[in-house]
Amino acid sequence: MDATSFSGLLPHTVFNPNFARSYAQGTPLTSVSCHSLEEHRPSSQALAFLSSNKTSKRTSLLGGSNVCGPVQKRNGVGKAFCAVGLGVYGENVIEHQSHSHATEDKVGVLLLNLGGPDTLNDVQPFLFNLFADPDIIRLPRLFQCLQWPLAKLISVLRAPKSKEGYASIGGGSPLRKITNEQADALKTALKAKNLTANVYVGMRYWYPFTEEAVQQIKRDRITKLVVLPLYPQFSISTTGSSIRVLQSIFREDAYLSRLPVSIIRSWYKREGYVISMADLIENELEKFTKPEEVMIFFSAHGVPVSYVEDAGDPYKDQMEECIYLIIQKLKDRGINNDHTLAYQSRVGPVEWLKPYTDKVLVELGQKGVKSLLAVPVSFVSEHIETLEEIDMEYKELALESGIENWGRVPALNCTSSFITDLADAVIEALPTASATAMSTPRSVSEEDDLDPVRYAIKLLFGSILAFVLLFSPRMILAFKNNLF
Ligand SMILES: C=CC1=C(C)c2cc3[nH]c(cc4nc(cc5[nH]c(cc1n2)c(C)c5CCC(=O)O)C(CCC(=O)O)=C4C)c(C)c3C=C
Ligand SMILES: [Fe+2]
Repeated sequence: MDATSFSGLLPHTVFNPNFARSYAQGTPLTSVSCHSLEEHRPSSQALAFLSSNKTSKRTSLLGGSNVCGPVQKRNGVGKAFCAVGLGVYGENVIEHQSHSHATEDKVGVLLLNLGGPDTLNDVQPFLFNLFADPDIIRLPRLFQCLQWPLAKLISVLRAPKSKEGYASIGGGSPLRKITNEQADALKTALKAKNLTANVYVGMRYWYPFTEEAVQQIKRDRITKLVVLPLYPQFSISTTGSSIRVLQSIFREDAYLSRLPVSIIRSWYKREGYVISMADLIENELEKFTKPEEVMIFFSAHGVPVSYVEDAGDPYKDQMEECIYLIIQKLKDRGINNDHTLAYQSRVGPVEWLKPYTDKVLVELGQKGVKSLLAVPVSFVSEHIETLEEIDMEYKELALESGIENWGRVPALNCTSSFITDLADAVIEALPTASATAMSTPRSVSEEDDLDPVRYAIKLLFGSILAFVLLFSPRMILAFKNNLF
C-alpha cells in the first residue's frame, strides 16, 4: 500500500515544471488551483462567474502552475512519497506537531470518488465539471485560460451521447448509491475491528462534492483523517486530481491545515484486494461450460499516452503490476487461463493507452477465441463504463466478431473480503503524531493571476490561441469522428 501522512504548515518551495516526469514515488498533481464550489456549479453559473469575477483567486481558470511542494519522507509502510505537487519530489521533509494532544481522537475516513450524474439533467453540468478539470483536459500552459470555455463546448457536444448511455442504465449513475453503501459497510467493518470512525464520501465532479464532505469533517471536529481514494491504481486524472482539490481546500483553512492526514494513494498490491479480485474471476469462470478455455480479458480505463510518457503518470505500470498479481493469485489456485489487458473509454483527439479494448475484442474474435470473460479493473463500483460500455457495447461487438460465450466479472462494490481489507488499510494508515504538510503554497502562476494586468494579457493571448486550437483540423476531425 502506498500511503502518505501529513499535517501542519505549508512548504515554501516552488519547483521547476520541467521536473514533471518523476511521478514514480509521488502524488502527481498539475496546476494548484484556488478551488471552490464555484467550479462545480452547473456550467451557466460557472461561465457567468468567469466573466464577472476576473480578478478573483480562482486561478484554475489559468491553471497550469505545475508546482510541487517539497515534502518527501518515508512513511510507515517504508515507501518514499511526495506530499504535493506535479511529479516533483524534493528531499525536504517538513514535519509539524499535530493535534496529538487531543484527549480523545475522533477518526474520520474520507472516501474519494469521481461522482456521476444522478439524473439525465445532471449529465451536461457533470461533464462540464469533468472537462473543466485541468487534470482531465491537460492544456498547454498558454491555452489554460480556455479550460472553462472548452469544457462548456465539449460538455454540450458530448452530453447527448452520454445521456443515451445513462438513460440505458436507468437514467443516472449508480456511483453515489454504491459509494454510500461502501462507506456504511466500511464503518461497520472498522467498528468490528474496534475502530470507531466517521466515514465521509467526497466526489470530484458531482454531489456530494469533496468540499461538502470536508465541511462536515470540520463540523464533526475530526482530529485524525485517513483519505482513501476508491481507485486501486494511481492516476493523475483520478486520485491525483482529487488530492489536488483537497490540498487547495486544506491550504485555505487554519484548522484543516493542522489536521493529521494520511492519504492512501494506491492499494492495488494489497493482498485482500488481489484475493477479492481473484475470487470474483474464479466464480465467474465456473459459469462457463469449459472454464479452462476462457480468455480472461482485463479492461482498464484508458488515459492519454502523454500522461504516462510526458507527465510520468504511474497508472500504466501499476495496472500491469496489478494484473500480474491477480494472475499469479489465480495460478496459485491452479487456474492457468490465457489473459490479456486492453484499455477502454477513449475520449478526444489524442492518442490513449493501447491496445484499445474494442480493437482487441475484434482481433480475438477473428483469431478464433470463443469464450471471453471481461474484467473491469480500474474501478471498484459498477458505473456507466461497466453497465453500458462493457455489458452492452463491447458485448455486442464481441459477439459480432465471433466470440460465442461472453461473461463479465462484477465490480467489487460491497464484497465483504474487499471491504474488510479496506478497513485494514485504513487502520494501517492512521496518521501518527508527527506528519508533514498537506497543502502547497500558491504557485508563481497563480500569484500572477491575482494581478489584473497580467491576467488581461494572458486572456488576450489565450483567446487568440483558443481560436487556432478550436478550429484546428485535429479538433474538427475529433468532433466529426465522435471522439468527444
Ligand atoms: C476525457 C478524459 C478522461 C480521462 C483521462 C478519464 C480517466 C478516468 N476515468 C475513470 C473512471 C470514470 N470515468 C467516469 C466518467 C467519465 N470519464 C470521462 C473522461 C475521462 N476519464 C467522461 C467523459 C466520463 C463521463 C461518462 C461519459 O460520457 O462517457 C466515471 C463515472 C461513471 C458514472 O457511472 O457516472 C468513472 C468511474 C478512471 C478510473 C480514469 C483513469 C484511470
Ligand atoms: Fe473517466
